[in-house]
Amino acid sequence: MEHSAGKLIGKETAPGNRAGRTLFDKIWTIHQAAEINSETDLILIDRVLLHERTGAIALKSLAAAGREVLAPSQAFVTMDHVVDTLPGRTDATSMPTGTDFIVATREFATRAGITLFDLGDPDQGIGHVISPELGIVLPGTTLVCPDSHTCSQGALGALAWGIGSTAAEHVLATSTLRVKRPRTMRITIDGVLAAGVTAKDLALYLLHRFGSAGGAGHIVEYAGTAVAALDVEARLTLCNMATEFGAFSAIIAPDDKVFTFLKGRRYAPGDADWDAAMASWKELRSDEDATFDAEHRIDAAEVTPMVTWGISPQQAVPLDASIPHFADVSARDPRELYDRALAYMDIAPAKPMIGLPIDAAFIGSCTNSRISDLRRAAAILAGRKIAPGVTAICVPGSTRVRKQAQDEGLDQIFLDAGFEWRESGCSMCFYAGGESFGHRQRVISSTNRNFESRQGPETRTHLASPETVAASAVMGAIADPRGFA
Ligand SMILES: CC(C)[C@H](C(=O)O)[C@@H](O)C(=O)O
Ligand code: SF4
Repeated sequence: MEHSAGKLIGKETAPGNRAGRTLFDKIWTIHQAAEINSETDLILIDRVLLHERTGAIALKSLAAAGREVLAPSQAFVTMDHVVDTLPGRTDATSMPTGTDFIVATREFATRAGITLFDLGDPDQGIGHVISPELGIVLPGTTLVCPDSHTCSQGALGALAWGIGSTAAEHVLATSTLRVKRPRTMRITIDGVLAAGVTAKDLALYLLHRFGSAGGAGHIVEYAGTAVAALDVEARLTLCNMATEFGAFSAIIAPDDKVFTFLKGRRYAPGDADWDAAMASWKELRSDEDATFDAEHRIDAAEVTPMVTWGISPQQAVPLDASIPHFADVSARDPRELYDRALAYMDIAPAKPMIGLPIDAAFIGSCTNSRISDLRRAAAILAGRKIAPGVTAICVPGSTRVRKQAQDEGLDQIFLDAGFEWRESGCSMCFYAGGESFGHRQRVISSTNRNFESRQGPETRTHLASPETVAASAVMGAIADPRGFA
C-alpha cells in the first residue's frame, strides 16, 4: 500500500482535491457542474431510466409545464411495474388504473422522442435488468431512475441511484440534478463464500448484521476478494439491496468481468470507441490511500444461506437457525417491531425456519430473475415436482432472459415441476402493480422486500435466494437447497 506523507486526505478538502480518492469521488467530481452549497452539488446526469409507474408521472408533468426533454437520446423507458405477466397480456389486461399509466407512458415517451421498451418488445423487462443487458448503464456514468432499486446498477461501476418523480422531471428537462453529497462507506468482504452461499445471502447477511439503516446517508462501495469473485449478475443482486440497507446507493469498481459483460451490448461503446472507453474505465477504482467515512470488514466464511422471518429485511437469520427471541435481536429491532413481526408472520420464537410450511413460492424481481438465477433454480427443480397445494411462479426479469431461458429449455423444467412460467415484469414483487398472492399466504420469495402486504393482502413474505425458493417449493416448507442439486 502506498502512503505519501504530507498529502491532504480529509473531508475538509473538496472531493476533487483529496489525495487518496474513492471511486465515488472520482465519478462525482467529473460530473460536478457546480457547487450549490457546502453539502450539495449540481450533478450532470448521463442517463435517465423511467418506468410506467413513476416515469409516466414525470413525463406528463413535464409536458403539462410545456417543457421539453433536453436529451431524449439519454432517456429510456420501460413497462414493468403495472403490466400483468400472464401470457397473452395486452394493455387492457393490466390492473384497471394500470392501463392509464401504460397508455400515458407510451404517448408521452413517443412525443418526447424517448426510446421505449414497450409491451411486446423483445427488449422489454424490469428496468434494472434491461439496463445492464442493453449496456445503458456504463462504468463511470451517472444514471438515475425514479425507482429505489436503481442502486442495483452500481454493480457495473456507475453512480446510479433512485430519485423521485419531481427530480426525474428536472433531470429530463436539464440533464442535471441537485444532489446532497453522500458520505462514503466501504464494505470489504474477503475470503471465499462457501458452496451454496449466494449474493442474495450476502445481502441478507449484511442487513442482519448492520440493520436496515446500516448504510443510511452513504454510498457503499463493495470491495474485497469475495466481491471480485462474484459474476456481474451476482453483483447486481448484491447492490440491489443497498436501498434496503438505507444507503444512497452502492458501487463496485468495474473489472474485466464488467468490461467483458458490456462488450457488444447495444448502447455500450462500439469497436471504434472501445479502447478509449477501456482506458478511462480502468481508472475507476478507489486509490489505495483513499479514506472512507465508514469501513466494515467481513470474512466471507461467516456468511451462510439466509432467510427473513419478519417484516423488515433486517429480520433475517441463517436458514438453519430458529426464529429469534427478542433478546437475540434487541440491539437492532425495537420491541414494537419484533412483536408486530411475530404476530403478523404468525410465528413463534425458537421454532426452526426450516420446515415452516409455505403456500407459495416466487422467483422474480430485479433482485433475482436474471438468467443465472433461473439456471440455479432450475438445477434444483430438474426432475422434481413442487409440493401439492403450493402455488409457484417464475417471472423472468426481462423478455430477453425469458427467451434465453426458453432456448436453454429452462421453461420446461419450471413447467414440469409445477411452476407457472410468466412474461416479464415486476409482477408479484409488488402488489401495488396489480398482481398478488392470496390473503395471508406465506410466500418464500426471491425478491427484496418483505413489508406487510408487499406481495398481496396481508401476505407473509420470507426473502431468500432463488435456490432456497426452489427447494422450498419442492418441500412445501422452507428448505435448505444445499444437497438438492
Ligand atoms: C414503484 C416504485 C416507485 C417502487 C420503488 O421505488 O422502489 C417499486 O419499484 C418498489 O420496489 O417498491
Ligand atoms: S421488481 Fe420489485 S423491487 Fe424491482 S423495481 Fe419492480 S417492484 Fe421494485
